[in-house]
Amino acid sequence: MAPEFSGGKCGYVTFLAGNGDYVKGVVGLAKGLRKVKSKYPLVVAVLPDVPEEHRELLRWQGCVVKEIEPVYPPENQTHFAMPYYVINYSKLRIWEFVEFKKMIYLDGDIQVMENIDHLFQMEESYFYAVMDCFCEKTWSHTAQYKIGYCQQRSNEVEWGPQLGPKPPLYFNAGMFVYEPNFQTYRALLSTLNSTPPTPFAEQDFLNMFFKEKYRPIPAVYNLVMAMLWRHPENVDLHKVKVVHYCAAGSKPWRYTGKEENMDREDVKMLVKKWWEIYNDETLDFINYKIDDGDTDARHPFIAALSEAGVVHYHNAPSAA
Ligand SMILES: O=c1ccn([C@@H]2O[C@H](COP(=O)(O)OP(=O)(O)O)[C@@H](O)[C@H]2O)c(=O)[nH]1
Ligand SMILES: OC[C@H]1O[C@H](O[C@@H]2[C@@H](O)[C@H](O)[C@@H](O)[C@H](O)[C@@H]2O)[C@H](O)[C@@H](O)[C@H]1O
Repeated sequence: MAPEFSGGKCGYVTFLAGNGDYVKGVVGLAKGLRKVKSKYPLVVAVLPDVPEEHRELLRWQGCVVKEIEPVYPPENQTHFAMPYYVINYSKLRIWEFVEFKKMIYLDGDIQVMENIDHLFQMEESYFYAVMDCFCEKTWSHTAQYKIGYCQQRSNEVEWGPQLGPKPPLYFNAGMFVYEPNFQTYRALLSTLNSTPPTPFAEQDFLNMFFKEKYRPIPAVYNLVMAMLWRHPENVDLHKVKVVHYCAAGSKPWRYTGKEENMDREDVKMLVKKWWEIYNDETLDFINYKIDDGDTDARHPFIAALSEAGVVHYHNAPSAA
């Protein structure tokens, strides 16, 4: 029986690459975590191509910005992964953040609608994440898509023996609870060197690597948007705590409503909720009043920031 969580520094972490508009996603995430009164800091692992003004904006929003080096899969094999996803292998660097005992990784296109700090108390030494769905066209390269099999409704379409072993439970890598650890980090990178990339890049790789340690957690912790139209029977929007804007056209900061399914009322409501948080100036770090009046460095959030040398800006840097 794995021990209960034995305590230690916890934090949220996200990943930011490029000089584009994903920085808006991370600003929204930082404000969302404040809105739900999370006790823990948000670390942003940035690639070298993230410009200083975006880093400054994130510090001004109370984030701890840590630069990481890119991680590339084996030489001249990247064409096996969908090109867009190759950069996501760099997420593996977050296992190096060993000053933290336990972290919750959240993609920049995720919003936290209810406090999920309790997830840090789960049993140690497992890898927790929400099961993905195989029904979107992005899965059309797979055997499961071709026969209409999805782990979200495995009793409907049988995985026949002629297809070989049934795929193990497969998680979406946009949100997971993990424990930074140098040994694991070194094993990840050395295993990656001998693992040809696959279409879903680091998500496929992490599913393979953590196959034995993976423990599914309820879908309320990572609503993969396609679930709304692919498996509505598995979704109760009133109970959803984390929304993952991963469906094509659902990134709130780029939303036009023109792509397939984007004109749905539930999608419009979730995009509107994201914007309400993003535009709420009371959630800007500089305006944020900590409820318990604990405004000195004892508050873990403030403590983490002062530890990381985050200074408060009196006038906001240029918004993204
Ligand atoms: O240009 C990019 C593309 C991706 N990302 C980061 O990588 C994550 C995963 O990419 P994406 O959200 O596009 O994948 P999806 O979940 O939509 O498949 C994003 O949430 C961001 O945190 C980024 O920072 N810049
Ligand atoms: O690099 C692979 C990516 O794989 C995942 O995104 C996919 C996956 O969820 C599919 O199941 C969906 O169909 C698709 O829309 C979505 O983009 C992660 O969310 C992302 O962080 C990243 O790991």
